[in-house]
Amino acid sequence: MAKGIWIFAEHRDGKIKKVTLELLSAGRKLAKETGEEVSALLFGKGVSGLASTLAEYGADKVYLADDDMLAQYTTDAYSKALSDLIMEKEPSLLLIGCTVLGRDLAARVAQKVKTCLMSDCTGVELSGGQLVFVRPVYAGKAFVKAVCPELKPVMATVRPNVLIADEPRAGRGAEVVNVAVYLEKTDLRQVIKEVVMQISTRPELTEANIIVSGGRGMKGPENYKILEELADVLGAAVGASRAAVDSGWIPQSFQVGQTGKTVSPALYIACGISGSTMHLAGMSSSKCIVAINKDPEADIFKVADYGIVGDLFEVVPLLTEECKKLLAS
Ligand SMILES: Cc1cc2nc3c(=O)[nH]c(=O)nc-3n(C[C@H](O)[C@H](O)[C@H](O)COP(=O)(O)OP(=O)(O)OC[C@H]3O[C@@H](n4cnc5c(N)ncnc54)[C@H](O)[C@@H]3O)c2cc1C
Repeated sequence: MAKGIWIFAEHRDGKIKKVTLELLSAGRKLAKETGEEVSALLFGKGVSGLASTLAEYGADKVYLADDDMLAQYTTDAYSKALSDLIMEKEPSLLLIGCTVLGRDLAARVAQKVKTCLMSDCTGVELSGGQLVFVRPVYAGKAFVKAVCPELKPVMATVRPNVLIADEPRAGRGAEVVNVAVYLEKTDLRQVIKEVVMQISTRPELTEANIIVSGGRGMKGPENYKILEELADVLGAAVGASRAAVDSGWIPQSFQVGQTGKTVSPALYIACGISGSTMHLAGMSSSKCIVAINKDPEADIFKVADYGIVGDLFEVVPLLTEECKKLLAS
């Protein structure tokens, strides 16, 4: 019988990503009710040192797959290693962060192990003994609650920042189980030759607590500096609409929306963004939305908690100055 709650551990630059910690806490809450073990799946090369963090955040067991071929994420290597492990151990649930990597991996693994995938969830709960997944639909205008009663494991990707990570318990241990990896060079269709990192002191977009985002209303790439100034005062990440990206004002990695990143920060400040369905699909689960737009009829005001009707080139610098004063006092 399928048993065990699994969390795929995403990490970068020697640090476990926040979404993994959030999922471990969610896994622990479910385990209280089901009596199952919570296991973290740690894949990579030379990453065993991260097992202690996973234990402190709630993993009872860490499946460690340490292999040269897992040094960099590739769809082929990770999806094969993960599906082999699922078929051997038969967990009942597998949660993966709804990140760029997680979305890619989860779909491929679900197909390989022939199970269902609840994608882009904002909640996982147990109700009447059944796992229920909450998913936003129609760009966040409604939510569905879905169950997958037949297939195992049930797989789900969960948005970063929607669940809360519990405080770590220092010194909490976990059993580390080394996983044999059966990968041949012929299994891999891509080889990563080089990873070029963008250097930024700002938080990563999908993990940021505050995002200051700009759209076509920014009028040009040179004007993003007023958003960056506000972002730096608030410790925020900078985002963009696709219109700004397509205009070549800002790289695609900053795009929020259906074909960009999905974000759920505590505060999303939308500047010169009209609020198209495609943009809302990526940010409507933000806890507080502030819109700055000179058109009082703009759709963004329908989802905004606070709206400022005005010219962003006047409002944003004022906001930056006021925030500076507030934070200094
Ligand atoms: C398949 C597909 C996928 C897509 N995926 C995405 C996606 O992932 N993300 C995304 O964002 N879009 C996406 N889009 C595009 C989407 O449909 C919209 O075209 C886009 O979101 C519009 O961007 P915008 O709001 O910046 O621009 P606009 O709709 O042009 O809005 C600009 C806004 O700026 C305001 N403005 C102008 N000047 C000022 C000023 N000085 N002060 C204040 N306000 C001002 C205007 O009133 C207006 O409301 C997708 C489209 C398709 C077809």
